[in-house]
Amino acid sequence: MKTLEHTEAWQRLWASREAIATQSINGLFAEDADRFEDFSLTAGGMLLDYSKQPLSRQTRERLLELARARDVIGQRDAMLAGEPINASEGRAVLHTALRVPEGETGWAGADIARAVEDTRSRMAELAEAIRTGRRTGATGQPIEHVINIGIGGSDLGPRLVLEALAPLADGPAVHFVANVDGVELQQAMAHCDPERTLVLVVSKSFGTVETMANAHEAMAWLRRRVPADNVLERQVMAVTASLDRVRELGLDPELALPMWDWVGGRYSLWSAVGFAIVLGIGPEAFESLLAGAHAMDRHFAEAPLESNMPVMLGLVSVLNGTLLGRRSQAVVPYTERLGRLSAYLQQLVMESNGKSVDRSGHPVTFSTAAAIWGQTGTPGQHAFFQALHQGTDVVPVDFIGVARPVAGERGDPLELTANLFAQSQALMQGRGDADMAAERRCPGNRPSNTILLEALTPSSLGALIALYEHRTFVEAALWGITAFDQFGVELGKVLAADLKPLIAGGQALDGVDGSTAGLIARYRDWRG
Ligand SMILES: O=P(O)(O)OC[C@H]1O[C@](O)(CO)[C@@H](O)[C@@H]1O
Repeated sequence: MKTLEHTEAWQRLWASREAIATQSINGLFAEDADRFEDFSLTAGGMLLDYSKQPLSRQTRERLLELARARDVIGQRDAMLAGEPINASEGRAVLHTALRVPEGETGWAGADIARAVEDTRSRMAELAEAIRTGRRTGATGQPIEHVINIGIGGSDLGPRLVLEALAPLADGPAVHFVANVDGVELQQAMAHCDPERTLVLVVSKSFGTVETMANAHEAMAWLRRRVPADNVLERQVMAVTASLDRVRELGLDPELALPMWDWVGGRYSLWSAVGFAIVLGIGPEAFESLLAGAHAMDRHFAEAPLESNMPVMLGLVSVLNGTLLGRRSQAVVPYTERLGRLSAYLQQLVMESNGKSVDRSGHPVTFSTAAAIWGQTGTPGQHAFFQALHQGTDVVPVDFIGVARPVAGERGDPLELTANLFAQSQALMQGRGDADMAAERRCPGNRPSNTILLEALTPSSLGALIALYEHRTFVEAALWGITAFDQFGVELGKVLAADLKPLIAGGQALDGVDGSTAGLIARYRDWRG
């Protein structure tokens, strides 16, 4: 297949780059009374409005031509069928198989469906035994707290989901520990009665230094504070794809929940990595989360390109980032419940697509993943929105709103929603009376998408996360890169291991670069 920049579709887009960049979005609305209907899509309990993008019908047709030229459909089908599309690691990519409903085989075949179903039932049974108090801690106390120890994909997904769905929490309180600085672990331990606490060690590799260090610490705490020989057996559980390494931590692999090498860490909340979710909100709510994601999978698998939400979102993102050079994207959910979303998407998008070689190992000649950042509205409006409205860089925004507030939650939904819609309107319309002082003018013509959820439920949350997963896939398919490895993260880990003895000991720093040697020397000095 030709590379992106050699496809005619891309060359046509490139030739009209200037015109697209200066395309008046207001003008597009003036010309077309049906623009909103034509440039919005509904799926999975969500509306995507992408009418405030610099897309004429012709530009959209060219983007769709690009999707066809890059065989996004063929690449999607290869992923769903379990082909080893993570070529650099020789692995299939099957997070979609984790959400196939019980009793169905799904796209990836019966063996995978069976393995997934077995693990899902085991998770549900175990969670119910813990939630109802049938399975207790080592001294017979019910489990009231869970400490989830994991980092990256073994932390962010379950954390996002449990924060978003906190009103549904009816199980043990879940505390998340990712950083190795000790702060989160200490806070968690301070909140938990050790006899009533389950420690979940979640790590696909079971070799991540931060997770293993925190696990050792938490286990030592349990051993110190719980007067029972079998405390680790009763109160520590592992979730991992590396069952053979579980024993090294002194745990029984038989008691571990499995995951598989065909699930990437940042795509794993749907697997046993989400066990904390099942404990916190129950198996039924977890099933609804999976069902929502599956509905989005079906939509991605079946909807024609032009009405396919992840495809349109991916095309718009590539238009802004790669064609128009808009190197960052803000994500602004108008609910504190989704306050973790931008951190989650940072890993999903930037660890997946922060790549500079294509699948043949050749350097790409265009920009790949844009930086993702954001905060909730309205607080973000009082922080960085000034730059969105009047800064020199154009930052495309994804606004996320929720139509129906969660039952029992206070707050002013009208105020919130008015602000959400006003911000996207202001970015597009700008303000620029000729007699207005320059500092007061807003240039406008700044693009945004709005994703409106009918309600924030397990199902719509599942669909929202799956939407961004597939958007990330579509971008990678267009660029021709592998979205499922993360070799860039390795180097720092190797160097940290090399530096540890140098920092700790007093030996000479020969061979260490000047800056790092200077930092180590000052650190040793101040540390005393
Ligand atoms: O689940 P593990 O193996 O501990 O890895 C944690 C995270 O570390 C990474 O490998 C690199 O940051 C992520 O991809 C992964 O989610």
